[in-house]
Amino acid sequence: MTAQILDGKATAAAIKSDLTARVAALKARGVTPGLGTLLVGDDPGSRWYVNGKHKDCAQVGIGSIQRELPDTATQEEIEAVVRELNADPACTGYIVQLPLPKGIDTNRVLELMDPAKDADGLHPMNLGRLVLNETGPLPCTPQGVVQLLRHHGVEINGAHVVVVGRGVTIGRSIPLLLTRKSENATVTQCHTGTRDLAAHLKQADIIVAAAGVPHIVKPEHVKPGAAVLDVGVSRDENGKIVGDVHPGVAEVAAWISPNPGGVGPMTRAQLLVNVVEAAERDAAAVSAG
Ligand SMILES: Nc1nc2c(c(=O)[nH]1)N[C@@H](CN(C=O)c1ccc(C(=O)N[C@@H](CCC(=O)O)C(=O)O)cc1)CN2
Repeated sequence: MTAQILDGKATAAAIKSDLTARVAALKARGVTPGLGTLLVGDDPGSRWYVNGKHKDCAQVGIGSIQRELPDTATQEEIEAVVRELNADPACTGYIVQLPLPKGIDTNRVLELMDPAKDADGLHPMNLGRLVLNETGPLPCTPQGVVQLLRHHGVEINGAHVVVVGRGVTIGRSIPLLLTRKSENATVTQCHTGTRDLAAHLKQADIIVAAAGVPHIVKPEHVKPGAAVLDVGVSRDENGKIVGDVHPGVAEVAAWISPNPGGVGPMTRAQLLVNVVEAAERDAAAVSAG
């Protein structure tokens, strides 16, 4: 068996095309959505991600507000920019690019954000809304995973999903999304404390690998016909991405997400969705007077 590709680039392009029309409709009503970003430090990877987000904005007609601080920035300096973005009327939603430099209290920064402007869905209020099944911005990579499966018609309803990883930006919220009634999956969350990872993986109809451990999911771990999503990003000595999924898995699985080209582009697309939905909520509130 050679797995079919869960094509994140093509799916993200379809989402962006839909958003372009929605942004044009908002502009016709006098509302221009704007994405703000705060980059602290000069990590080349983080800079690449931030630049990519602004390129995406330009493609669909969303405005850009780019803020940067050196890696010597203090907690207070970072929080001052967060307050400015909270108050900036041109900024519909914004993100603080993670990770922040060592010594910075990331949770304190995220908690200071206006939850209505949290384009990443990582503010505690929005994570709480997700738990309560209320409307709000959804965490970008987890929702990207769900959309990638939906777009390709992979059966989620009743499926047994095994998630590897429990990090706050990805692993922690994937079970919350997939166990909603709309998705209806059964989820097992594995992590570094899991006793027999191989036995869990072998049971899975869908595997979401978000451990950040190169090739932790191997062909012998995968049930023939499963869907496997590779969310892990590690780098080899030449800077090339090495995912959590061994390339041999493509010979066993029915579906596989490439890495790069799978969940990464979906993360970027979902960020734009969150900004446009926030602008649509603002526009509806203005119309309602
Ligand atoms: N505030 C946030 N910080 C971080 C997030 C996040 O969602 N919010 N996630 C990651 C980085 N990230 C977005 O910020 C991100 C990662 C990867 C991609 C992507 O498109 N990757 C490409 C490959 C790129 C490459 O070759 O290096 C792909 O998978 O095809 C986009 C966004 C951590 N920080």
